Amino acid sequence: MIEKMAFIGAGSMAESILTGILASDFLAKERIYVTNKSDHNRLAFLKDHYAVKQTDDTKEAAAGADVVVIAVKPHDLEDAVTSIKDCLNADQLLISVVAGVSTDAISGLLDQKIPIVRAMPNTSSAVGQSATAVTRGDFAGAGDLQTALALFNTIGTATEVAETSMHTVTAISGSGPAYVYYLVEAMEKAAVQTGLDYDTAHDLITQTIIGAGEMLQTSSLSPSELRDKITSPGGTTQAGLEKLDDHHVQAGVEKCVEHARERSVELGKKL
Ligand SMILES: NC(=O)C1=CN([C@@H]2O[C@H](COP(=O)(O)OP(=O)(O)OC[C@H]3O[C@@H](n4cnc5c(N)ncnc54)[C@H](O)[C@@H]3O)[C@@H](O)[C@H]2O)C=CC1
Ligand SMILES: O=C(O)[C@@H]1CCC=N1
Repeated sequence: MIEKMAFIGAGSMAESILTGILASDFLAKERIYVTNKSDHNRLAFLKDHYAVKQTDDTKEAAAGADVVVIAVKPHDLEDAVTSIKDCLNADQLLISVVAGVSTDAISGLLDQKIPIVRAMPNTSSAVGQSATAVTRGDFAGAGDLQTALALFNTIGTATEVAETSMHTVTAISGSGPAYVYYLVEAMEKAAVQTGLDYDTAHDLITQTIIGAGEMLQTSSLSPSELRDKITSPGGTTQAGLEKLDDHHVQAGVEKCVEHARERSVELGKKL
């Protein structure tokens, strides 16, 4: 049973996870502490909106917490972990959502064998729809993994992967929502340019993506087969897809994922 949970770093990702956890009743708000480097307004905002506990002192947040979630940018990780390491013990579980950084690298910042689970959620956790991948470090046991899976299952799906796959996961499902929003921005722009009002375009495109997502989830057909079913010979879809091919969009998306993955590797090396 989790009696206390602390977020070290209270930015977008922490808020998304927090929103999902509170909506799911996984943990009562008074059991959750948030802390930040220096942004008091941010902490006040989170306290006002979610009624969680806030403190400027990372040690106070982490001390005695059953689960400590590290949600700072990779370049702030060393400071954040160093600031709490004296008040951690091996009964606590450290969950890092930091892109790129391995569980070994985090262990290297600690003086004790603290269980670490590395996780890659996405911001759809705010609506309980994250696709989260988790992997456990050397000192984390099966129970620690179960705790992390239970936590992330409250904010969407949670799947264990080998740590070697975490860079790829980061590139597809961590960053993935941004690629979808990018596509939506372009579709909305084109619709508005040809006279459709923004709200109608937004609603139609949003429902189209939700519907396509559900098809991907429930249909036995592959993405390519699903696409074929929409593409009448000589029809509108074929005309649209021809333009995507002319602009090498599929190759561009492959490059996008490859580049995001490489960046994840680089972020990990910087520590
Ligand atoms: N935003 C996203 O979609 C996702 C982000 N992540 C990872 O989550 C982590 C956080 O990302 P965001 O929330 O987007 O960043 P953010 O910039 O919104 O939040 C980071 C927060 O950490 C705080 N912070 C910095 N140093 C600190 C310290 N020493 N002690 C306590 N707090 C400190 C900052 O004040 C800031 O509020 C990153 O490592 C990122 O790779 C993972 C999955 C998805
Ligand atoms: O852009 C980033 O570095 C983080 C990791 C995955 C999503 N956002």
